[in-house]
Amino acid sequence: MEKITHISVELRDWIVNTMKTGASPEAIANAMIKKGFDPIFAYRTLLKLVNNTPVEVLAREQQPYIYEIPEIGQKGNIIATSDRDIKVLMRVEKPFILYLENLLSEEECDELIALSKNRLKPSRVVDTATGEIKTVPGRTSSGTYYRLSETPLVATIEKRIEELTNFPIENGEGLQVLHYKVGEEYKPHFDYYPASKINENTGGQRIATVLIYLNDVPQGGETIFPKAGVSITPKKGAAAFFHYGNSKGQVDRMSLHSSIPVLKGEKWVATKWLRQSEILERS
Ligand SMILES: O=C(O)CCC(=O)C(=O)O
Ligand SMILES: [Fe+2]
Repeated sequence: MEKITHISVELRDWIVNTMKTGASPEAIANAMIKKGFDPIFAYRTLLKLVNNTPVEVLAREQQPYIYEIPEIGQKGNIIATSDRDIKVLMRVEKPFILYLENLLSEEECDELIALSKNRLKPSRVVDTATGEIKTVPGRTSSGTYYRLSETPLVATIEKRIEELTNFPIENGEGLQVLHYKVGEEYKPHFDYYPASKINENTGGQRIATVLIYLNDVPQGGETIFPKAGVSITPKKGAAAFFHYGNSKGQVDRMSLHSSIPVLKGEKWVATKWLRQSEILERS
């Protein structure tokens, strides 16, 4: 894992206060190294603080995201679940993305589309700045949500995602199915919530997404990650897993993504958003 080479205002103030209580700089440096700080950086910083020399601090939002490989990323190229093997087709490190083949069978895709067809509503989004849920012109698709294990197929998909990712079913939001017609798109956005909207009772932050493609799209409709220059072509039954939240509470701005307009045919996807912890209160 990459070592940390910057400190926040909060950490600097904490170090200064802790030294005032008589703690040795060496003990503090060792604690920092244990937490993942670069040893030379930790000692230099401590030395500066002991000598009252100013140290550079980064605001929380400016700190580089520390990548932590999620468990799914440590399972190799063929991931066994109780009813199928799922192959990794592509892996991107920053942001962390896995493109997976065969998450759903063709029949399961068709069944989920058929189930969803007569319950579509215009899609709404979470405003990353305010946390408000609203309809916006940038998201022209329509969609529907399922309660946890609402149908046997939904329950099967949830169990499979749990086995694949090691995220417990309870950390998952209800499955969302989206439909895009020609010209419809989902403008660049982050899936995570603004810090002010994170609630422990609803599982904390969203930290990963499983995006399942339910049909082959003849032209357009790719999911793109513009900061990384990655474009994922929809393939029936395949899924993109992406991970953008770490154990330090940071979120990865490289995970910005969009669904570009469908040019020919239509596009169906199912999205499973995964939270840090169990969702205790469900709406
Ligand atoms: O349809 C896509 O490719 C992207 C969907 C998406 O970003 C989402 O549901 O959060
Ligand atoms: Fe998204």
